[in-house]
Amino acid sequence: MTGAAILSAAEMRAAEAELFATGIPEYDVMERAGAVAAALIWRVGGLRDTLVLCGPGNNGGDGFVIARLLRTQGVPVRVATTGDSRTPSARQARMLWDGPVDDIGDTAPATLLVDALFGTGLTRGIDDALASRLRSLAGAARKCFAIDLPSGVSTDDGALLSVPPHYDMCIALGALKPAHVLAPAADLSRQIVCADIGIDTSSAMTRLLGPPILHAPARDAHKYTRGLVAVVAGDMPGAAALAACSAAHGGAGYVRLVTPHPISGLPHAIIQIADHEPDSRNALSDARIAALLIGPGLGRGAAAVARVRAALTHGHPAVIDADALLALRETGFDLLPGKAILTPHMGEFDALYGQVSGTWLARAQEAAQRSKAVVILKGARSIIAAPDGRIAVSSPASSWLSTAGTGDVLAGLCAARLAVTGDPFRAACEAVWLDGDAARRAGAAFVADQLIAALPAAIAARLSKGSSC
Ligand SMILES: NC(=O)C1=CN([C@@H]2O[C@H](COP(=O)(O)OP(=O)(O)OC[C@H]3O[C@@H](n4cnc5c(N)ncnc54)[C@H](O)[C@@H]3O)[C@@H](O)[C@H]2O)[C@H](O)CC1
Ligand SMILES: [K+]
Repeated sequence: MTGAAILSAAEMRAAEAELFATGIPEYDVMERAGAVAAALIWRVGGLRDTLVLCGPGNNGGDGFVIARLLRTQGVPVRVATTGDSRTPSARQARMLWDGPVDDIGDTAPATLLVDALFGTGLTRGIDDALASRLRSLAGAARKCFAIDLPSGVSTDDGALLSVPPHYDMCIALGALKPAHVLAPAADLSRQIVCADIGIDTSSAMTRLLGPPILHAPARDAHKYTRGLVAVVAGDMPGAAALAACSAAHGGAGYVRLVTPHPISGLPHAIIQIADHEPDSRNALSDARIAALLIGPGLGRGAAAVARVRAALTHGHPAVIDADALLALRETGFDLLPGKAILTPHMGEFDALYGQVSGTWLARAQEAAQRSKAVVILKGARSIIAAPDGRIAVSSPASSWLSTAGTGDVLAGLCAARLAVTGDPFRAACEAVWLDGDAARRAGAAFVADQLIAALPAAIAARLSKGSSC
């Protein structure tokens, strides 16, 4: 899996401990963290007067290092604290600071504000007086930087434990944390930069969704080796038609639409098979089907449940979307094939899995394990979870995606990528990335059909160097 590592507070502590176990002193890591952060602040802020707020723990220690290093560059820096420094490394960093230390309650504002109050060690909301002081100093500054995390957010789920200010830049130390990618905390910072401080994150199972590497069809490819997608339509044919078009433009070699009603206006390349005809059963039993999609426009009730049951009996790799997800409540997860992608939005997620506790990352993970399928929890930032523990979180997608039919487009795209790759997690990651990139290319106020039209360019942009078009 590519993409920046995302570590929880406990995983971060374990990774730090591994680094210390190699013989690197704890304080050296704080010096590294402070040096990378100071360099970033210097690049943006230059010589402008700077106030560094230092808390009692190691986040505050980072602040003292930053203050000292900025001062050596000639920056007029002041430090203000909440009181004593409580960790050995923070005390050492404080000892090396030879400038004045103000009380945060009565310090004057500055042009640049550096928030090194609390990081991953925050256990509860900071008290109202301190939170409001932080907001007023941030409000008076021209630019604000958060060290590791905005003070007052919950590291592991991105919740706001008190009301933090907004930041121009958040400098994540060592790795991203869930609060850097999950709303509302992730929305507090205009820019989030991850600073390498020597922590080994190679085994991280949770990552930011990175750009995929795609391949053009092989020279000897034909429509079946490219991937045959069968889309099962239902009561509302328009949704299935969108999904089928999306699958066709998403890289599938052949798209069949199995439908109770003929659908007009579809590209001729999409082959319709009326499902009351004798050969419709053959259409789904065809061993060449590389991915089956059911859900868009399926409808509800007993007939829909029966349709899902019948479609899944063939064991083809499958994408289950929309109404088919609700049908799964009746059928249970045992019906799912070994390779499956489920694409619930929050409402469908709750309806399908009921009350699952924990952070959104943990909930998506539990859902994937319970259903033994890859789950895409759709949202402004989608979470893609695999039963083996891998999780990818997408960057925020265009808010113009909040229009009718875009869910059908994503489902069709998932089916295409599943047919092409045969790997549900990879397919889901590719689909979410391409969907987000196509939305960016489609610009403002697009409709779902235009999103589909933007898919070929999104795919072309990710083709590996050796791929020919
Ligand atoms: N990631 C790394 O490898 C490195 C991280 N560094 C920095 O260290 C912090 C984590 O430090 P830690 O000491 O564990 O926690 P904090 O500084 O965030 O704060 C703990 C401190 O605050 C007290 N506290 C907790 N909650 C509250 C509250 N609501 N109100 C008041 N006080 C509170 C708690 O009792 C502790 O005293 C990480 O984010 C990085 O910035 C290293 O410097 C470099 C390596
Ligand atoms: K902070």
